Amino acid sequence: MSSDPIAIQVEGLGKRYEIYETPRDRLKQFLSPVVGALRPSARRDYFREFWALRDLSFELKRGETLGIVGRNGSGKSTLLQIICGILRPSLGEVRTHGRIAALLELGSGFNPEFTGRENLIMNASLLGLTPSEIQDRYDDILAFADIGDFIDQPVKTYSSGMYVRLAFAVIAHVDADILVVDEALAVGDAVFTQRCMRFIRAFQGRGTLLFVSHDMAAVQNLCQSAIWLDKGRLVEFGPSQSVAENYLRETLQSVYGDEVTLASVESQASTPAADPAVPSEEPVVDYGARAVFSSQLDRASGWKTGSAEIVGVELERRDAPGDPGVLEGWEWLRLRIRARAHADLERPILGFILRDRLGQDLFGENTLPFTDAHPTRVRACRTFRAEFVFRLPMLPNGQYVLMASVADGDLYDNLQHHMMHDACVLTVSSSKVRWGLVGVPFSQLSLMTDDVR
Ligand SMILES: Nc1ncnc2c1ncn2[C@@H]1O[C@H](COP(=O)(O)OP(=O)(O)OP(=O)(O)O)[C@@H](O)[C@H]1O
Repeated sequence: MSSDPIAIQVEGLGKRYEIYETPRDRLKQFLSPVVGALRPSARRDYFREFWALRDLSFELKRGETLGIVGRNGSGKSTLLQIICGILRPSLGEVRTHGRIAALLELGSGFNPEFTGRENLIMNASLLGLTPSEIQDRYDDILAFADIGDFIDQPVKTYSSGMYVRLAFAVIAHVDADILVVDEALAVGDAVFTQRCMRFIRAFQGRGTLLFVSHDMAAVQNLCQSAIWLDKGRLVEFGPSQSVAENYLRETLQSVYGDEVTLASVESQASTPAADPAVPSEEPVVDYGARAVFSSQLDRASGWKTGSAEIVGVELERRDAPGDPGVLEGWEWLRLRIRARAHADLERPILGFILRDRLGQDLFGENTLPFTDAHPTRVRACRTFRAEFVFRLPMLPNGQYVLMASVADGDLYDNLQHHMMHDACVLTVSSSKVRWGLVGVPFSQLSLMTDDVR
């Protein structure tokens, strides 16, 4: 790994394209030096200049994550391609320190006629792995990509999801110092996206990440700082929170006009309004969403020590045992996790966490509160199970995964024996939860005018 504290330095960067109205103009331009040499007065240009990037300067320290935001055509991909050395700048300079691996737009990086296996080997070697390193990591890359027999098909037959799986699997195994990810993760399914997010979060501890996204929640969640590009120029470079907010505000204003002012609300001393009505017990607005659970133990990824393993994860409605069916949010559920001990466990712990698309932990629990009061030992070759009864929160649309785990020990000193990352997938659609990570049912919503005095 490079020891330079600066990973990326961009100075006065500009990228100029020459736009020709017709192919004929391109030919005339090609011939213009000859014409100009013969008749200097006839010399002219046949193109229009277009600056995709202008006068861009910023620096990124090693280990930091930078988000890049901006509308379509603002220059984000151009910047990434220059940083990765795929495009040459017209002006200025980019200095990078360390090995760069990039997941750019679909279609770049692989030869469509070659098989996945051939592309894997070619790409890994272009990214700096020796033949023996490729051989050592080959099985891990295949397991990460998880595209089965398609690995021996030409990549031109791949779906966009399979393409990204293979491309990401390669860049995740080349010991990159700088990772560049351009929106491509959006095409992966929930389980694969989770796998990538786990890798990205682990990578953030050791490497530098450039992350282009139109998802401001993702930018705020993943990145310390961000740059906002507009028509190739830098509008703002600063903490991701404020850059994303300012970008969103500007986007809203461009849609709704300047009357949209999202000024921060100062706290105002005001007399609290009298409670206008007695809150009713029942929610007044139907926030129900459609949520479908699918178990996928056979495809779940993770790791185990061999001393204990999860053998079952089942979810059902507490009041209608047998099948979770379609869930709406806020109903009582029963989650059962079953495990088998392959060695004696002194203080077994079973637990789960529900994660969103960015791999953020939403909520979870384990059996420690129970075993603290009722110490329980499990002998080798026995199965044991935990039951968690809880109310499902209302969730925004999207896919969620449930991680189940078995460990042995106590709160401060425990050994994980099996961590199963994607035991179930929960797909939520038609949710009316708009803000935040979860919703709650409101028992009262009203709008009233104040009395005029
Ligand atoms: N080879 C090219 N010749 C001329 N113009 C180009 C070329 N490549 C890109 N551009 C222009 O440069 C500008 C920036 O493009 P770029 O792909 O970097 O934008 P972007 O911010 O990544 O957009 P998106 O969010 O849609 O991916 C666009 O106006 C695009 O049309």
